[in-house]
Order: sequence, then C-alpha cells, then structure tokens
Amino acid sequence: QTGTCPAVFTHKKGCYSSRPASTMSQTIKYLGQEEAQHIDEELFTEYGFSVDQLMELAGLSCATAITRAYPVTSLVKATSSLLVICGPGNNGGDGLVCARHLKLFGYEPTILYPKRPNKPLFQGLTTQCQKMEIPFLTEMPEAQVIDEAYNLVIDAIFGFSFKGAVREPFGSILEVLKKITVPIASIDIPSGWDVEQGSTDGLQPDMLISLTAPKKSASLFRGRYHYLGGRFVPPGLERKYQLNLPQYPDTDCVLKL
Ligand SMILES: NC(=O)C1=CN([C@@H]2O[C@H](COP(=O)(O)OP(=O)(O)OC[C@H]3O[C@@H](n4cnc5c(N)ncnc54)[C@H](O)[C@@H]3O)[C@@H](O)[C@H]2O)[C@@H](O)CC1
Ligand SMILES: [K+]
Repeated sequence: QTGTCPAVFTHKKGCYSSRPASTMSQTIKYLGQEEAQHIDEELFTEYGFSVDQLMELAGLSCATAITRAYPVTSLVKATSSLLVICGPGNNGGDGLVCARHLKLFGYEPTILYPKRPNKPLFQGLTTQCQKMEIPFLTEMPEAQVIDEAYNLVIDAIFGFSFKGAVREPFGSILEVLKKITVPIASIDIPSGWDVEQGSTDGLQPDMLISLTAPKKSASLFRGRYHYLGGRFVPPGLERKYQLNLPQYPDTDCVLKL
C-alpha cells in the first residue's frame, strides 16, 4: 500500500487523509483571474490574515521550491548567483521575500526593483534585503551579461493582477528576458502572460511556482518544474472554491505538481 499512496497515510483498506474521500480523486483547480483575486481578498478579510504574513509564506515557498529544482551544488557558474526581478505589486513583494530566504539558503541573489511602491510593507522588505547584504541593480543588464553572470533569473514582476499591454520599464525588461538562455523561474504567473490565456510569444520559464492554486494559464506552462506553494489555505476557503488541493508531504511548504 505504502508505495502506491505517496503523501497520504495508509491503513489496511488503502489510502486516506484528513480530506473527505469525495475530493481525493479530483484534480487541482486552475483559477481564473477574478477567482484568484476573490480568494486573495477573503484571506485578508474573512480569514483575518495580513498581507505581510502571506507574503512571507509565499516567498518562503518560492525560495524552497527553487532549492529543490536548482540546488546550490547543481549550479554551473563559479558563484551561486541569481537575479531576482521584482515588479510593482505583491508579486514583487514575494520576490523580495524569496531573495532574502535564498540568501539564507546559501545563494548569492542580486535584485532589480525598478518601481518601488511608497508603502511601509515594501520599504521594510527592501531594507531587510539590503541588511542581508543583497545588492540592488540600478538598471536591467543586457541579455548577454545576464547569461554570463547569473545561474537563474527569478521573475517576480507580475502576478494574478496583471492586465493589458505591458507598460515601461517592464516592457523592455521582458524583451531582454525573452533573449536570455539561462533558466527563468516565474512566481505565480510567467510575467507578461495573460492570467487565463497565457501568451504565444511571451516568456517560456523553466520553472513555475503557483501560489495557493495554479491559475488557468498554468495549463500552458511547458517548463520542467511546476511547484505549488503557499500552504496556508483554511479548509473553509478550500471547500468554498473547490480547490481540491493535493496534500503537501509532511511539513513541506511546497509540492511538485
Ligand atoms: N492570495 C495569494 O495567494 C497571495 C498572493 N500573493 C502574491 O500577490 C500577487 C498578486 O499581487 P497584486 O494583486 O499586488 O498584483 P501583481 O503583483 O500581479 O501586479 C500588480 C501591479 O502590476 C501593475 N500592472 C498591472 N498590469 C500592468 C501592465 N500591463 N503593465 C505594467 N504594470 C502593470 C499594477 O499597476 C500593480 O502595480 C500574486 O500573484 C502573488 O504573487 C502573495 O503575496 C500572498 C498570497
Ligand atoms: K511573475
């Protein structure tokens, strides 16, 4: 039995978990944009979480998933250098948290954070990264420079609130990212992709870390590593939106999908 029932307890009649049997065989839900935003809002209102709490858990999940896919010992460059590109919203905040944890995990992240919201949350996260001695770039390097200097680029530019044509400076940044050959790990959504429809000529990340639940465009992801993170969903919210989340193994904060 044990061999056929990963991540759930077993007993003599087969697999079981704390989840009702009716949801066990169903597949994980891929969320639309509005649905993702509603879940986000409910977590903060009805369920009493604060943004910085969930951002910390989300960013930690991302850093952990990255250690699974790209362990320090597997990196090809002489240093364990990573480039983390942060956008103007909460996806960018996840990137800052992720960079801080990656530094603690033995990587050498560098951050590009061109549009910084004038809010204490983001100012605090920026200070924390500076105090962790993570360098900040003042401009986007050229594609060739990125390929030479970094093992991996972490895309924390846009998440589930992205809409419409990409505005500067992010249009130029995404153009450079389309030319690089080092792998890209995208947080929640590959930036520039429509949250539901994806993109035919957009980024093609090697890794996607879906937070809470994958968004519809994740079904078009063709990279090697798709991870789920953000192990903080209360059961009532999971039931209401029929998320059918898989069970995370043991105490892990990430799960490979
Ligand atoms: N509910 C959840 O599961 C959680 C979500 N978190 C993160 O929060 C993200 C969503 O954050 P936000 O709602 O702040 O939004 P995003 O971070 O997706 O982006 C919003 C920002 O991007 C800008 N923007 C939108 N479209 C643009 C365009 N076409 N060109 C240029 N700029 C554009 C907006 O002006 C805004 O500043 C998620 O994807 C996830 O990464 C986590 O921080 C916490 C938990
Ligand atoms: K992203």
